[in-house]
Amino acid sequence: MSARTILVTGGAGYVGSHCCKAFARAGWNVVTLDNLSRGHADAVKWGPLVEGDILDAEMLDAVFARYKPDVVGHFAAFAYVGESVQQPEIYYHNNSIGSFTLLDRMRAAGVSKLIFSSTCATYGVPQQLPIDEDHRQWPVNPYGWSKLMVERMLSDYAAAHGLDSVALRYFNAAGCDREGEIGECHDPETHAIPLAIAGALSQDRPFTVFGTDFDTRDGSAVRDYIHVEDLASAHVLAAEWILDRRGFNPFNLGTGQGTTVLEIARAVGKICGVKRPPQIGPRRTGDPPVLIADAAKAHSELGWAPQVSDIETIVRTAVAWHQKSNLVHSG
Ligand SMILES: NC(=O)c1ccc[n+]([C@@H]2O[C@H](COP(=O)([O-])OP(=O)(O)OC[C@H]3O[C@@H](n4cnc5c(N)ncnc54)[C@H](O)[C@@H]3O)[C@@H](O)[C@H]2O)c1
Ligand SMILES: O=c1ccn([C@@H]2O[C@H](COP(=O)(O)OP(=O)(O)O[C@H]3O[C@H](CO)[C@H](O)[C@H](O)[C@H]3O)[C@@H](O)[C@H]2O)c(=O)[nH]1
Repeated sequence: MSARTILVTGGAGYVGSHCCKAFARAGWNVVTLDNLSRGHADAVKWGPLVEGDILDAEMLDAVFARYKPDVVGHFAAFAYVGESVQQPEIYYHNNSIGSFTLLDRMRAAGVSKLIFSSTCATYGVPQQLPIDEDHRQWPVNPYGWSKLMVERMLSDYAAAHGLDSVALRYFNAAGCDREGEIGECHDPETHAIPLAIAGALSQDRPFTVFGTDFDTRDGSAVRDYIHVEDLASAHVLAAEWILDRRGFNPFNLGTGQGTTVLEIARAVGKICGVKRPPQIGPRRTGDPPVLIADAAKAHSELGWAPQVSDIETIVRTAVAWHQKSNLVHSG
């Protein structure tokens, strides 16, 4: 059988580029479609880069005609919660209407399988823990709503048009490629682990813990950090799974284990060999105290299990990437 082809929207970004590598390793042909608004051309190493926007229907038609993908992996989106509160219009336009455009052109081209990057932000404030896929979805910011709207479209398109999909609801994506080929390069960076590393390794960017008055074991917020390589392996399994499955299928991706922000700061200090305590600041608006996944469904249906999501591996790979990318940028 000839190799399958996956079209990866957002493949020049953090999670998308790691998934491109995993698909290539698993024998898939990989084509990246990215407008480079927030991604990096040098992260596209496992197949061609088509520079284009998912809002451009004509370009999508040409890409589907040329590459005839078996599956679309849809990562392209804006993903800053704070920005989405300030500028909801760009989130509904890029994330919701962009995804609508993609689905519309997939239908026209007869491409009927899609893997979607969803998020635990679609659940909003947890009603119970751990969070399983049947948990109420009621986001608390426009980013989460812009993604939930896409899940709704996927569910309706599966029922009406036979467009079959998997929505992978990531908890906190973290860590970098263990071989150091790609990593996390957000600008601005808002995520806890890269900021804790920057704070440990440079005097002038101290890391601030947002709130130590939560009802948690040390007062700081708890998150379920999942290594980006474990996310990538789940995408490969999901793409193979959906080839002969029907409907709309959501799955949580997390470890089921929580880590506090102070524990992250300590792990970073230990791995960097630096003893600089973090600063303590007020809570960040809208942050839930605890988010932990119940990923039993991905385990049982996809046969997925995290392999490298212990905090030490997550932080060690992120530190290695930070050091490598700083060397490149300063030299
Ligand atoms: N990073 C996380 O912790 C996390 C958690 C849950 C869900 N997600 C989701 O995973 C996906 C990837 O996140 P990431 O952290 O890798 O983000 P990222 O910003 O690193 O990557 C997104 C990529 O999409 C591209 N893009 C954006 N809009 C586009 C458009 N209109 N057309 C073409 N390309 C476009 C950007 O240039 C970028 O390369 C997103 O859909 C995000 O919502 C991320
Ligand atoms: O400088 C910082 C940055 C973060 N944090 C804390 O660290 C934890 C993790 O914060 P991140 O910003 O790394 O990630 P979030 O938990 O806010 O993640 C949310 O936003 C992401 C989008 O980038 C994903 O969509 C994810 O699913 C969604 O839960 C939070 O308690 C946050 O308050 C700090 O204490 N200091």
